[in-house]
Amino acid sequence: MKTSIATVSISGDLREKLAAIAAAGFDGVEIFEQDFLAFDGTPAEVGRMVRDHGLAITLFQPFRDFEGLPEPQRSRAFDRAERKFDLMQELGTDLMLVCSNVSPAALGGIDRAAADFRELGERAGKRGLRVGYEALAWGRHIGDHRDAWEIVRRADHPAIGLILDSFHTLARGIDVDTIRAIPGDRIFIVQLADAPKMTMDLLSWSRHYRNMPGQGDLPVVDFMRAVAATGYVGPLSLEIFNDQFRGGSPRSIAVDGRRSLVNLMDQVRRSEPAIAIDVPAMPEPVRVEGVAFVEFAANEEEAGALGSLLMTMGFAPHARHRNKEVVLWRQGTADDGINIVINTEHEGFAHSSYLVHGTNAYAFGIKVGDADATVARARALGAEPFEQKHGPGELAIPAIRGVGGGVIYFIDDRTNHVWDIEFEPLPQAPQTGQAVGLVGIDHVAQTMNYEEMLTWILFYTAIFRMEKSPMVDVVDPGGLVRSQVVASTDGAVRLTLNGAENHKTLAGHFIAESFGSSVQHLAFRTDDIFASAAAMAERGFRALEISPNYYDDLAARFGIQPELLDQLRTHNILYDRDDGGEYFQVYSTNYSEGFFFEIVERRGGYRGYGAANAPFRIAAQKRQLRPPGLPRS
Ligand SMILES: O=C(O)c1ccc(O)c(O)c1
Ligand SMILES: [Mg+2]
Repeated sequence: MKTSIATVSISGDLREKLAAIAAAGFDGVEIFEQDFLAFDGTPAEVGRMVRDHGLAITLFQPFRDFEGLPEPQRSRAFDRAERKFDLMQELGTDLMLVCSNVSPAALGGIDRAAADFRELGERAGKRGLRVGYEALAWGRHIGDHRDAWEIVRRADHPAIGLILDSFHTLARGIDVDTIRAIPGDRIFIVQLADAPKMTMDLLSWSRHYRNMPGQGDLPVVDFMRAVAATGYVGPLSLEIFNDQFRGGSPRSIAVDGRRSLVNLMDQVRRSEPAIAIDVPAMPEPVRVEGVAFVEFAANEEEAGALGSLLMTMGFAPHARHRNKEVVLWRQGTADDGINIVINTEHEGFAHSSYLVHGTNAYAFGIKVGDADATVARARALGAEPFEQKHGPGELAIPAIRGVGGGVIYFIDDRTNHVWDIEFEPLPQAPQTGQAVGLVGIDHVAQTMNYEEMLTWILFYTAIFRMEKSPMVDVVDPGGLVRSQVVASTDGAVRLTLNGAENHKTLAGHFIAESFGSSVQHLAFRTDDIFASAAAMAERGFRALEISPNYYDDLAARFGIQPELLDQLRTHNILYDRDDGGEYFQVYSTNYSEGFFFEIVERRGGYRGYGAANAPFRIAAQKRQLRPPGLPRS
């Protein structure tokens, strides 16, 4: 599999783009004419720079408004093409993209266009060059790959071929199986892009909102399966016009791009077993079975405060690490309980994380069938493995780096006895640590800058068998926060990703104060929210106080019985309902700079996360964070 990416897809000047593209492991680049024009070196220098990075130039593009013109524009278009051929030869590439004509002067006519391409093919062929024709979804007469293919077919010249671009085909909803009738050797290059579903004109959608395969909502896998069926074995080239990527980090966008292609072809191989697909072998997408533990890094003092808060939620210190300053807090049983680890070591990764971010949930463990296979898949997809030296008798638990440089551990049958092996039980103190009926981790919420969200959505959905849900807007008085969930279909692992657009939101404040993306809240599940809330109150739990106005509105919205409403109000419980069932939520007050806990009960098949309640929760949290009259310095 040869991978390529258009220079427009990445931010920076040409030098930065090429360095990032090469570092991410691509084989080639499409040189976008704009990037070349803005650069102050000669075409030969650009060509050398590309090759010095170990890259090939897979394509020069775009050449616009060529086919089907009347004279004298027609002759001028050929003259323009000859000058671009000169440039291509200096650059050192043999393939040019002609996109379908959008000019009002274009006359149309399949045979007229075919004749133009035959002549262009003659001229290109003499120089050893090739030309590919791409239907822009908004082309004046040609906006469908089937019509572009008919022109290429009738041009009947070896130097003229077809260029497919998943966006143009999928944005117009064209049946991808029509691609299966095209001979693979007549497809000169395949461009790939995804996009979120939106209603807007095709041109604006394409020029501003494309994203990497797997980041959007288009069936790019189906498109690529059809391409693979043609026998096409040429480069797979990302062409992503995205306003956010233009201002993003060149390195991380390039890494995302390469990951998206490897994941795409892995999916194609698994769904088209009869077709040979040239993609590195890797374990299948990993089934996640639950959150095994969440680990905090803290200093002793803050660990004490965190422990006190955990006690009010029914947790008890359960065991101490044999060699390290690490304590396991637990509620429930070894097999079925919730494990919270507090690490106050003065060296190692947790300590570094504490020094950078303050007390934070820097790591969590996911239960999987085979931890080594999980890391193998993650590595094949460009994830960074995490290793730390471990003492005698300690288990090597496979891990990778995740959001904000945090760690994701993988626990399988080989390591799930880590608590018995590395920890010694603590004497139980029954008066402090009685369970309050929390039975599991419902979700882990990670907060990040909005620009990072697509990176992590792709990360999780490529490595794991997890699906992404539609993005929802959460209104914070300080701005919008976008929230998107990745979860296994059985709900065993649910991660909510929150993207902050500024630092005036609670999420943004958290990122600023904790110096980066991190876990911002943990939601525990109960089967009886009222019993849990009452038991927690008895243990001194202070629930986040919700405005009385919220409950008046709730009564109006859902027609809730007064007795139930009273109970909700008494315990500061938020309520939501969907087609499947009901949802109850109660929040802790903020811990430190905006970290908090949530207790939830799902009744029936409720699938959401109470997004409708988020503005009221956030307003209450902000009241706590910045009491009126006491502005933070
Ligand atoms: O938006 C455009 O003009 C444009 C140009 C070249 C392409 O390959 C393409 O897909 C779109
Ligand atoms: Mg294109």
